[in-house]
Amino acid sequence: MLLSAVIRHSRAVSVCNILGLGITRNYNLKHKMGENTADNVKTNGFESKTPFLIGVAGGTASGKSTVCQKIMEKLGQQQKQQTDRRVVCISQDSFYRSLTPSERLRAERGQFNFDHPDAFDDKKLLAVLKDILAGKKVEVPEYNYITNSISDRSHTIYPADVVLIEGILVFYFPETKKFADVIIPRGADNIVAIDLIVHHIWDIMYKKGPKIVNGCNGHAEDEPNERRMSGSSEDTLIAIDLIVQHISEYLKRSPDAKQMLDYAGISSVPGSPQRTGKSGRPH
Ligand SMILES: Nc1ncnc2c1ncn2[C@@H]1O[C@H](COP(=O)(O)OP(=O)(O)O)[C@@H](O)[C@H]1O
Ligand SMILES: Nc1ccn([C@@H]2O[C@H](COP(=O)(O)O)[C@@H](O)[C@H]2O)c(=O)n1
Repeated sequence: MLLSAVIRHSRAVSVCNILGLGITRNYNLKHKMGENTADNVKTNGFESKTPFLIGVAGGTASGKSTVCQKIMEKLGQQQKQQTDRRVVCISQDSFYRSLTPSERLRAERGQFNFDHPDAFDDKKLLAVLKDILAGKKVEVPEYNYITNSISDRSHTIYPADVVLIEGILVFYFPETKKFADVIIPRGADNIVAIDLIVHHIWDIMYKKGPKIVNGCNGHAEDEPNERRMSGSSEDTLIAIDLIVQHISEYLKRSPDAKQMLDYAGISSVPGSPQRTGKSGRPH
């Protein structure tokens, strides 16, 4: 299959999946990992459960934080206290590692590559994601772009139903990538990030079966070294609306959902299949 056809197919698949037709990933993963969920706490008035994890990956200035911000806004989460948020957003930038003195000197001369996976503390990122998926409260480091180091402060992320994670190489690390329920690629000039996304699509289509890809405007060459994708404004809006719909459906099942959806200006959401079994996850 041509890559452009793969992307088109992925987008069709993604619509189905975003509307709640086929994801059981994290729940299965959690059980595979043999995690004990008994210590899950009640948070924000709800029993904490494995959150739905949405990754937004793409090059610098490709609109990652804009997409996340819009989703948060549309769901009325921005105005809420951190402790009350049911949708939270974290950035891979928080997981840049502190540079050594010699690396800092190189950075000052503009000779340090912050777009390389080695610039990140991937172990910390993975540990935090695992804790988030286990329904735990986590501390996300605060990164200082001036000193190129982790500051003394951190941000508390409370258990939530939906977690957005955005970053240039957020899915470079295989361990991290496998946790995501939804991946939204954002295209720009960062060929490394874009190529990773394309590879991920291939993985989805040919190795692991359909998952979710959305927000990309399929435009790609067949040659592996010339793969490109871009994310248009129109696609961004479609992706945001679909995701907001999906999250709304997810949240609608919780006690204060009506109030939140009213606040967000979403009164009805297309139906999706009822959850079955005891997983507590509708997808
Ligand atoms: N779909 C879009 N169309 C046009 N401009 C956009 C779009 N999405 C984001 N922008 C603008 O592009 C710039 C970079 O977006 P941002 O979300 O900060 O990117 P990133 O988080 O990927 O670095 C911002 O000025 C933002 O307002
Ligand atoms: N100390 C640093 C750390 C990172 N960068 C650059 O920031 C970019 C990431 O920004 P996003 O808006 O895409 O999250 C990345 O491309 C790094 O090169 C930096 O300049 N200094």
